[in-house]
Amino acid sequence: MSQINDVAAREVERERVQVSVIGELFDERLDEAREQLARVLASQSDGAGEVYEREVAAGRLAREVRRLEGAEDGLVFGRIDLVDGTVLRIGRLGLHRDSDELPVLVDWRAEAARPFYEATPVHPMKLRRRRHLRLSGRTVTGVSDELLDGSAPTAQDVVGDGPLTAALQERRTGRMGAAVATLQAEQDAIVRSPHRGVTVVQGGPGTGKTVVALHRAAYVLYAFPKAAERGVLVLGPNARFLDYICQVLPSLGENDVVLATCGELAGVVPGAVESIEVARLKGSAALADALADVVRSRQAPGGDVEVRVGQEWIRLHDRDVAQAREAARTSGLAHNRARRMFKELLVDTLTRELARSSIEALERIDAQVAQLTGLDLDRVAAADLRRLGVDDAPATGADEFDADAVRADLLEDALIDKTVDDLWPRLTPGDVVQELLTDADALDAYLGQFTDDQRALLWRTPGAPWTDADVPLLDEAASLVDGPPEHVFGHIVVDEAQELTLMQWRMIVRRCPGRSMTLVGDFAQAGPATVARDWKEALGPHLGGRFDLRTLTVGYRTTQEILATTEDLLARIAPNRPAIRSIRRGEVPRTLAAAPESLVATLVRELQEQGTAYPGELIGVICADGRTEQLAAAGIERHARLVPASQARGLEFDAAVVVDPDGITTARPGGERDLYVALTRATKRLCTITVSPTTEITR
Ligand SMILES: Nc1ncnc2c1ncn2[C@@H]1O[C@H](COP(=O)(O)OP(=O)(O)OP(=O)(O)O)[C@@H](O)[C@H]1O
Repeated sequence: MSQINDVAAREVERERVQVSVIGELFDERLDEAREQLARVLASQSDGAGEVYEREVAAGRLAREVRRLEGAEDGLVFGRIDLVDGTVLRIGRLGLHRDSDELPVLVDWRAEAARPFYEATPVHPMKLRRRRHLRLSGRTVTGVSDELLDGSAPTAQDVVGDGPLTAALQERRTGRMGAAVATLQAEQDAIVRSPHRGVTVVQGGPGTGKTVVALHRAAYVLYAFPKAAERGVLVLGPNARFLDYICQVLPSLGENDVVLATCGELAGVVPGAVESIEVARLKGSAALADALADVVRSRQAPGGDVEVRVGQEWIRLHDRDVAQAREAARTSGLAHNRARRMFKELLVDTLTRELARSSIEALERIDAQVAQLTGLDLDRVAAADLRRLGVDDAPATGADEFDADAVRADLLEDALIDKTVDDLWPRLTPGDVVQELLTDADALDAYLGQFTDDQRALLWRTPGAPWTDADVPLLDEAASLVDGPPEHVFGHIVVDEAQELTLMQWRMIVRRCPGRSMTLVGDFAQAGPATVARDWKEALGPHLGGRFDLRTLTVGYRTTQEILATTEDLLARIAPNRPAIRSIRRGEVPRTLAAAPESLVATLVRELQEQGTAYPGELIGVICADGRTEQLAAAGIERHARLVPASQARGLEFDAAVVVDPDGITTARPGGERDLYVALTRATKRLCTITVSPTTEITR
């Protein structure tokens, strides 16, 4: 035993020396970046060009400083020894010295680091040994080795508990940490996949879908420069979830990834909630067609048009207006942009009409003069010109009409603009959505496939605040009236992707012209607004079958004991889903019963007892949304994180107390799936408190 300890201590000491060398190089790089930034900020710049260049340089350097600072913690975590004797150290970023052939530190995303994650004794990938380093700050505190080539351990090998076990035993902090040191082979294969299109990752709760999604985002930034240039977006279901994951990418040295919810993406702050039935209806793709119909209905609906030009009224024929309308519609431009084209075509027609009427008027005058005086005015004018020595033919009415000048005047004419406004009004996204949803006739006309009851549900009071389900409708309307979103991304990661409605998918796909996405989720955890039952149904309308589907099978969060208690529930909500294999063991979950009036006391006692027995652990209390207020008022948040079941997706705690499971099940449609989510949040202990008026409290 002491011999093993001696070997370990000696190897730790050796690694300390190497890690401190790497640390020195890291400090040099950080100091250099900070100094350069300070120099650029202090420099004087003359003229707009120089100011711009200075700002660009300062931005780049500030990003570099943040990248280095973010990766400092746990900078080095691994080492691989190849059978040919080459040694590479793996870390959160790469470090090179010009004088050395091999990198001092290999970025975990580099191809050279792949064997660190994927080598197995069956496929050793030319490795003899894989070593994990445990660090406290910059000091190496432990090493553990795996021998992969079948060779026997030598006096330099420290074969012991894997680092994954240590990582999983750590207390939860309420914020997810990077798993870069312990990514498992099936996860790494997805993170590092060369597939640039859409990758879908499915798997039960705790199989590391979020871990994979976030590390994939970091990998894309590293390995796909074109996508990285356009930026990466991580989309999550709500602000609570984004807060939970917000530290992972900065700790991988990536600070420029945008984290957002759908509402943030569309720039809309919902001010009201609505029923699940309404949210579901609004998620249907039929709404996209209906909104497009509303916009079309505002584009020169038909009939002749009288236009006032100066003191004259000019009649434009239905067919001319229709021609302008069709040309503008088929231009591929969004409504407000196509308005200009429509106006120009209309003005062209008007100009022609004016030319024609002015020629007619002149000819009429000529004819009247000839009738009254017997003079042919054109001939008289020609004779006058010849006398004056001017040979040119006299101007006809058509020559006198300056079409370009008239056209330019008409384009600026306020009355014409007013006419165009009536025919092709400028629209806002809000106008379009309101027009559909606040007008029963519009609902009847454009959503004929819905029942009367469904249309009645969709009707909203004019001016009522927007809801979550309105966000993708507003976004759809924005794309119809103003065109595609200005800000698009090179790669989009969607977590809890099973939650998205068809309308939400449309808003995401719109922002990813390259169709490069990582989508992770689990339909057994789908919320009530989800109507699709699998990826084909959810993605088919937008991506066809063009996605690479991967499945994660190993659970890293929920213990085997907890998963066992959810088997019946899972069989009901997802009959064909194979159970996942968890690598965690723990206590058998407990159930308490409380009468309604003693629920709070039972819960507080349970939390106090857990707090005493396991100080410092993070406990989550999960209840039906409608019960949150009661529990918050009782001061539950002094002991635990209080989470409404609708917002528990993706979160994780050391221990979970699920309050009134029946209440969660019946609170909203698909409540059994909410309960499944709630029961699978704990890494160590689960306690369920049932509420029943007739049950005596049992302990
Ligand atoms: N390779 C790994 N190394 C260390 N920890 C890991 C690894 N993979 C997953 N975990 C941990 O397992 C837990 C569950 O991971 P994660 O949240 O990514 O699962 P999930 O599949 O997204 O879960 P859910 O379906 O509930 O959203 C997290 O604490 C995560 O850090």
